[in-house]
Amino acid sequence: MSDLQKKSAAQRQVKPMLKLEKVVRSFSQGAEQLDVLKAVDLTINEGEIVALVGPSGAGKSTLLQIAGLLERPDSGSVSIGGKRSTDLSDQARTQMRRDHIGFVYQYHHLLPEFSAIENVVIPQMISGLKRKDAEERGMELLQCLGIEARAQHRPARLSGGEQQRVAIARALANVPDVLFADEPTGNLDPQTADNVFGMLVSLVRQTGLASLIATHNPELACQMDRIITLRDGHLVEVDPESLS
Ligand SMILES: Nc1ncnc2c1ncn2[C@@H]1O[C@H](COP(=O)(O)OP(=O)(O)OP(=O)(O)O)[C@@H](O)[C@H]1O
Repeated sequence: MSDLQKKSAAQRQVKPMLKLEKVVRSFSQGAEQLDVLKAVDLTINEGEIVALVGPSGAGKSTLLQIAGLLERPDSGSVSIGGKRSTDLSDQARTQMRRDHIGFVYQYHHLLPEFSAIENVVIPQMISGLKRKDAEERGMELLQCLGIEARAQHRPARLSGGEQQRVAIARALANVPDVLFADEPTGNLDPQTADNVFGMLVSLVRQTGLASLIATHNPELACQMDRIITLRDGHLVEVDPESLS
C-alpha cells in the first residue's frame, strides 16, 4: 500500500464524535453585551481527549454547557456522534444527552440516599437497561476505578477521591459517545487529583470515546492529546510547551 493510500485509509477511520459549527453565545450584563463565544468551531474525534484551559470567565463552562446540550447557543450547531442537535425538540435533546453524553463535574452531585453502585445503576435503568445488566456494568466500572469494595457505601461514607470515582463510573455507565468534564479533580488534593485523573484518562482511552475536559491544572492538560483555550470568544490551540 502506498503512503497516500495508507493516509487516506487512516483518514477514513477518523470519526468526529463532537462537532461545533459557528457557535455563538452572548449574555447581557446590564447595558453591556458580553460576547462569550464568537463563531466557535470545534471537532473532537473518536478516542481523542482535549483539554480546555483558560482564565476564569473566559467561557469554558458556557462552551461545555452548549456542547453538552444543557444550553442552546444563540446560533450555530452542535452534533454528537454525527447527529445534529440543533433542530431537535427539548425532549429529543434530553434523550440524546442521556444516551450519548456523560458529564463529570467538580462536585460529584451523587444521590446521597443511594449507595455507590445504585448511583451508577439508576441512570442505566432510566435508559432502559435491566437491573442485572446495569449492575454488572456498574460493578465492572467500579472495579476499573479500584472501588468495587466500596460499592454498597453511601456517598457520605466515601472519601472525596472515591466519590469522584463513582461520579466518573456514573458518567461512563451509559456508554456515551462524548464525555465532558468541568474541573473533574478541582476539588481534590494534588495527589488524589493525579490518581483520579489518571484513571479517568485510562478509562477514556480504553473505551475510545471523545472527551473535552476543562482544567486549570497545566500538568494534567499536558497529558491530553490537544489543548485549546478561549481567547476573546475564539477557540485557539495551545502549545503544551507554553504551559510548562
Ligand atoms: N447566565 C449568564 N448570564 C450572564 N452572564 C453569564 C451567564 N453565564 C455566564 N456568564 C458570563 O459569561 C462569562 C463566561 O462565564 P463561564 O462560566 O463560561 O466562564 P469560565 O471560563 O467557565 O470561568 P470559571 O473558570 O471561573 O468557571 C463570565 O463573564 C460570566 O459572568
